[in-house]
Amino acid sequence: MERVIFLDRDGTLNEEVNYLHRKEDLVLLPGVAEALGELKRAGYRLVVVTNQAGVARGYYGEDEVVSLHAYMNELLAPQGAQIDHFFYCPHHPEHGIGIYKKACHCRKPETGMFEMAEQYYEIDKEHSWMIGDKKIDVEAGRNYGVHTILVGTGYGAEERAEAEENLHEGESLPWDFYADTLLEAVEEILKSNDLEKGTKQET
Ligand SMILES: O=P(O)(O)OC[C@@H](O)[C@H]1O[C@H](OP(=O)(O)O)[C@@H](O)[C@@H](O)[C@@H]1O
Ligand SMILES: [Mg+2]
Ligand SMILES: [Zn+2]
Repeated sequence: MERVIFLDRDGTLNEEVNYLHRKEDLVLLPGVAEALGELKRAGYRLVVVTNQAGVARGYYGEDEVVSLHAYMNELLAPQGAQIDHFFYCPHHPEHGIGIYKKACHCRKPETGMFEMAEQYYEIDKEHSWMIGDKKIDVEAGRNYGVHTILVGTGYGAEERAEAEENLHEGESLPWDFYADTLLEAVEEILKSNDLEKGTKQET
């Protein structure tokens, strides 16, 4: 079975610039290549799951999404940090043009993109994670059944504050961990991995 790290894209791996589609606007966040390289060396598969409603909205085409992903992997290659698979949802339930306007099963917080990864991997959900900068990202991870981390980059800090403000007594936040950056999130994952290995050795 494979341990998979599902990753949101905009605001988690790269700067959130509102409907990113041009290579020249792609800026990896600090520490991202290092963090992804550490995960790969620890044996995780890296799978991006990104809502790209910019396609539905007519801002850019699917071909531009695909070439941007190839370019992202070119940037990550020198650190051995390439993404294994990219999945994107080009739809929007209300703002789409033509075939893209639909209530689909792939737009997060739905789980369609996670299920697409099952074509490639037998996923060990107990040891897999979803990391993202929005509540819908961690909700999608929970809906699918993996551990979740909200990062404070992109929309993350705002989303955290909003969720905390709206939290009612007896409720818990919709993520398992909060980390300021992807690098800190990865340290949390590797720590829980090591802890588990230690526990197994002792028993
Ligand atoms: O990788 P992500 O974070 O899933 O990608 C989000 C962006 O595509 C886009 O998302 C939101 O747009 P829609 O509501 O899906 O139309 C906005 O937050 C935009 O600012 C983001 O760029
Ligand atoms: Mg995002
Ligand atoms: Zn979709």
